[in-house]
Amino acid sequence: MTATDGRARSGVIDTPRGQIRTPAFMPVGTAATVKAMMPESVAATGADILLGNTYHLMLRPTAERIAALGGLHKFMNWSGPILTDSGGFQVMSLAELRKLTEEGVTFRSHIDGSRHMLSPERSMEIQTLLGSDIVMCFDECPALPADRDRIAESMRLSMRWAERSKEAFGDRPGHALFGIQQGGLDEDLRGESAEALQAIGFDGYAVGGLAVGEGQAAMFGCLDYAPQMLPADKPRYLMGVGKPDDIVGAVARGIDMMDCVLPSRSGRTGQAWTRRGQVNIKNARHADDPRPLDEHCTCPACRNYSRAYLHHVFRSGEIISSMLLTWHNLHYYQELMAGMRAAIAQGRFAAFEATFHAQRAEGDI
Ligand SMILES: CNc1nc2cc3c(=O)[nH]c(N)nc3c(CCc3ccccc3)c2[nH]1
Ligand SMILES: [Zn+2]
Repeated sequence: MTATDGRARSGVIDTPRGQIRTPAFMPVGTAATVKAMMPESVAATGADILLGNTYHLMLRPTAERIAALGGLHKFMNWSGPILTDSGGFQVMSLAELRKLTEEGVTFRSHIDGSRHMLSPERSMEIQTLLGSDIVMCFDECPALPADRDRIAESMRLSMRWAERSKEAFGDRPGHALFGIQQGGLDEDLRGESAEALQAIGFDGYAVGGLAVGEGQAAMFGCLDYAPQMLPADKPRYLMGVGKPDDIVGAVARGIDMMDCVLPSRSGRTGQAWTRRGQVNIKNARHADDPRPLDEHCTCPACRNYSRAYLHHVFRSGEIISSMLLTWHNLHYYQELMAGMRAAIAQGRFAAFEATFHAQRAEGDI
């Protein structure tokens, strides 16, 4: 940890495959690719680490095949750190015919209907086969809204699975295992989960169970207490977050790492994120606009193309449209992280946050 400013922290996570500057945003490379981006382009946006997905990769092309080909880094040509999720969250949101027991979860693939099983042990085996640098515990993320008993039962199952994950992970120098705090929006259950995870002991701790439809106010309410229940000297990862203003608010509340499909997914739907707010490039008002998306942005889309061009290639469904808008959005997200890292290091995070909000207009700019 290099600096703190209020509850915000800046620092560096050292891994055998390179350093991760925090606060960090981690682009999601679900099926061994950040969609519409070459790995060298992702690196050019400033990303230090990528995310992969156990659920998708176990179904296709399978973890065994990736291992036989030299592991995920070689397979997707990304030499930096990779974090993989444990698969439980994606099973609950994507798979069919799911059956949850103490042992784990059986399900049918959303791709071809084939039958599969995930458990803490199998999830650790898959993430080890992939060669990921940061492994996530196998957990259950309950859908909200849910009553307190359901949230409590689910959290306690996840804590038993965290124990089994740690056991199965074993002792792997140079590789990290992160525990995942659950407990919904209940402060007592979040505290029970944090204590259980610390008793087991992990290299980092995630705040799970959020960004599942609770809304920003409820999420921030939980982040007002949940991160500081976790060890201050280990990385804190908020899973699945989020829009730029979610990210700034999460960093202000002590979060070090975040991931979200938003910048890449919204890039493909014509949604550009800028310091002044969102540009909906499919809107006809951009058809004759010679200006760049964001005149201050140094990404290839903003340096070399007009809104009129981006509007045209989006409307005509050209592949370059996804490439340029995804690149811009990932670049903007990394600029936002770099701005926060500098602000924290210089003790001016509150001013950064105020300027961030003052610059943003509502609606399409
Ligand atoms: C969008 N909102 C969102 N909330 C989440 C909660 C959890 C949670 O409680 N447990 C786990 N294990 N994952 C979660 C994820 C997936 C994050 C991810 C996706 C892709 C690659 C790598 C990582 C979430 N995503
Ligand atoms: Zn740009």
